[in-house]
Amino acid sequence: MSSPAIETFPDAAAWAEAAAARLAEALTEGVAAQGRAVFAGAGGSTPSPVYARLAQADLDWSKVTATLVDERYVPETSPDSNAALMKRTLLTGPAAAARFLPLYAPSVTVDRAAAEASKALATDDARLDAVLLGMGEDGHICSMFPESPTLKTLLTPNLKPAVYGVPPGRDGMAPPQERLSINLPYLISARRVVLALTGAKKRAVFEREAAGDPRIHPIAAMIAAKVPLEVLWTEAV
Ligand SMILES: O=C(O)C(O)[C@@H](O)[C@H](O)[C@H](O)COP(=O)(O)O
Repeated sequence: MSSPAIETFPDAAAWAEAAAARLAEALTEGVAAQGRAVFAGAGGSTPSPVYARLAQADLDWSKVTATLVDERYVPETSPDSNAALMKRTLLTGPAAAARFLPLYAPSVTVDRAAAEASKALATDDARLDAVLLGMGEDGHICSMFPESPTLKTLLTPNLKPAVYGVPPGRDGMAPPQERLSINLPYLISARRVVLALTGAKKRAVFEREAAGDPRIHPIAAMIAAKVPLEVLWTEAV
């Protein structure tokens, strides 16, 4: 299976602009085809400039549901909340008209919250139209962490699209706290998936991960499962 080409952009502005334009296009296509569209985005530091541009996109945001590809199991009042990040950076300006669907819920367990999020997403639309992913320097995307007991389940391609609870890593391994994550089938059935990368280190990690075992390396799993993946990179961090 061949890895998608890494598209290189001269600076952070051109990179963020291109990522936002592709995501906006996929949402517009979704609205045209289904009357509604679903966007799912990552947390972390990489997406903010993309969200800032996507928020200004000229599309019918009232027909868009925005959700997360993963979340820390914390309420929105926490500085670690991806929901709070997305509300602050994406759901402003024209994009404020979108509906937000959280993965976090104050349930008895993270697995129960994951089941509730799966149900809520499935009633909306099982298909994600536009997905923005980041990647950690350990090669994780969403909350698909190396050594995690949930990794193999999250990477199983022939399950139903679903959200899973992810336990904290043992012995100092990531993640430091409980998380929720969408699984690979959500990415396989997506209309368009943009992986936004910055810096020489992440480029090298991507190249290494793309050649890994798809059962335990999320990037290799996406390639093997033919996720409609576009990799946008810029040197500037
Ligand atoms: O909430 C999160 O942490 C994520 O969604 C995660 O998968 C993120 O995309 C990577 O950890 C990269 O994070 P950076 O963009 O901060 O390097």
